[in-house]
Amino acid sequence: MSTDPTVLAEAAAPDAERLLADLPPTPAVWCSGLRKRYRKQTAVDDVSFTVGRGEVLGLLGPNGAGKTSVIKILLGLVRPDAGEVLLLGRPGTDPQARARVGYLPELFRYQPWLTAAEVLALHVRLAGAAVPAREQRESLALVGLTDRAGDRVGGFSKGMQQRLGLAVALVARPELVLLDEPTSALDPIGRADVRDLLLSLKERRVAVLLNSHLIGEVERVCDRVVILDKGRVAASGTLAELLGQRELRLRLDEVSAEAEARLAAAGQLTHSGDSYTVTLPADQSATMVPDLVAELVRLGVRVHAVEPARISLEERLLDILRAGTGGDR
Ligand SMILES: Nc1ncnc2c1ncn2[C@@H]1O[C@H](COP(=O)(O)OP(=O)(O)OP(=O)(O)O)[C@@H](O)[C@H]1O
Repeated sequence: MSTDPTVLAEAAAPDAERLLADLPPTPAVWCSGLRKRYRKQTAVDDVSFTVGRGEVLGLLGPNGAGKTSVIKILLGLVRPDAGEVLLLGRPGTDPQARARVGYLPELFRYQPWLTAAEVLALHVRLAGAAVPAREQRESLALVGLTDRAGDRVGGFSKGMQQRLGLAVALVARPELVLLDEPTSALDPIGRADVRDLLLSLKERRVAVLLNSHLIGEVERVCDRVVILDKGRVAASGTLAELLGQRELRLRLDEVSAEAEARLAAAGQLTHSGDSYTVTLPADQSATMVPDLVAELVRLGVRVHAVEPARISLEERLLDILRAGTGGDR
């Protein structure tokens, strides 16, 4: 057997490749310990999270929470004071990673003298991608701009510019897209189009990081959510984890002390007049509600109404932000 190191290295290479191929894919986004201060202003304070391949992650938080700053740090547009970023398994600054990332900025303005088709062609060249003209036209069709392809963008409405921005973010076949408020200027139909677009990206296993104040939209399309407040991660998790608690709203009378104790044993209880609300735990069993109702009836309670309700993401977000520590930003 040869002891020549180059021969050994060559023999080991296929094994190493096989080992690497067997490893789970690196996340689309991995960031750890991100920090950014602007003078006395802390914009981002020890932020860490990941976005899996094909996952849609919603970044939520009030104005000034640090969402855009985080997105810009991920893209290398803002230099963090601390922290590390990997995009698609490579350092965020690596051009090979950046070429596979699409980005829709929150605020942008394209060269007003170019047509929509020219803007798209320019960005294809900037990305160094070989996207045939037919596919570029398809990207414009995807955002409903087929009829405006030859028009100069200087004459576009805000919503049309945002649609074009989306086409630019998607045209070079990215594996990861970062969308900073993609629907802020869109009409309800445009918002629904973007929702469908996000779902089709998810089907194609494209990872998406979505910053949006439209919480209903985030709730419909996102697999996971990171909530930022004052630059820090205030909460994160899947929608099931964040919204796991259900409320049970009941209208009851003739509630004895024993029946009230039974209600309180089911979960946190509040009541006003004949309306009772029980916040049920996330790990409740499937028969918990019928069992509770049967027992209330056995205890002589008259049950007028039983209405299970899931806490909305908006309610949950407000709870988390109100429970925050407060203080100056
Ligand atoms: N270039 C900058 N110079 C100085 N301060 C900045 C700069 N960019 C951001 N900040 C500050 O950092 C904080 C976070 O801003 P950022 O834009 O990241 O928040 P956001 O969550 O995206 O807000 P919004 O929802 O309003 O877009 C704010 O207090 C903002 O004033």
